[in-house]
Amino acid sequence: MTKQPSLYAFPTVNDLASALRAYVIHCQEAGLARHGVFKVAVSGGSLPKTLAQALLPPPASEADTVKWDRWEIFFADERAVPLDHPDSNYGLLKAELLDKLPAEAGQPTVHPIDVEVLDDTQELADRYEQALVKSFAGRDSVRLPIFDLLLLGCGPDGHTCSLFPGHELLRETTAWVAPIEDSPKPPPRRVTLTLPVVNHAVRVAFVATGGSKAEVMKRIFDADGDGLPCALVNEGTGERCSWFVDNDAVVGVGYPRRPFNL
Ligand SMILES: O=C(O)[C@H](O)[C@@H](O)[C@H](O)[C@H](O)COP(=O)(O)O
Repeated sequence: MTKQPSLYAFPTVNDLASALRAYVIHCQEAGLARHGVFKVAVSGGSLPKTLAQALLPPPASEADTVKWDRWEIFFADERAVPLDHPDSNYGLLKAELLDKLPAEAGQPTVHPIDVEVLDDTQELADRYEQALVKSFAGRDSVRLPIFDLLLLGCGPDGHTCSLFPGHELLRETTAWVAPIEDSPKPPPRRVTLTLPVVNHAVRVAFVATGGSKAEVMKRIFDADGDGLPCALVNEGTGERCSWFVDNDAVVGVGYPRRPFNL
């Protein structure tokens, strides 16, 4: 049982946000102890808003401090659009979170995609991979980068990052970052971390809220996962994976919830 992902369910998104903060800070401290920085990748969708709710409130104590100036933020997936485009995940994170950081908090290092090559998604993915190589070089054997934490969403179809059910990208074994030109969720042209990179992270946290997630949560947790991308991450990461959900997202899900503690 201990090798299974943890499912933490909360009555409200507010409760979820408090627990998520404690979890992220725990991962931050582990990353800082390991190598002096905290390397994290984030998704788009509803996640940046929840993350802001979790991380923007002032610290309740020294131990509750988000050390923004030690954070290195990457994007788990990104759309091939300019950074100020309404579809940009960078733009979303900036609007929801980065622009709201108090000046005295210190600023994180953020790694957006290289918008010089938006017309060529393979080149866009290659350049993002190079940014990862540069950042992770010297720390790992660099066969695969080891993120301290990935903060991911789960689509109603079971996708995560821009890894979609049944897509050939799920079979990628060597690339760290891959292009996709036919994303079923618009916009179609994107880049994404690959499954081996996701599964190699020290910790992975999914955040899923709302009743629209309940059907897919049953398939991920109670059935055999149906090969859904989120289920493949559960299988690949086991106890390193935690799900932060509200009760609406797990109506009818039989998989045991854990009481939240670190
Ligand atoms: O760029 C994207 O499209 C997102 O990164 C995507 O992978 C998202 O995380 C899921 O679709 C869940 O989105 P919601 O949290 O909005 O349901």
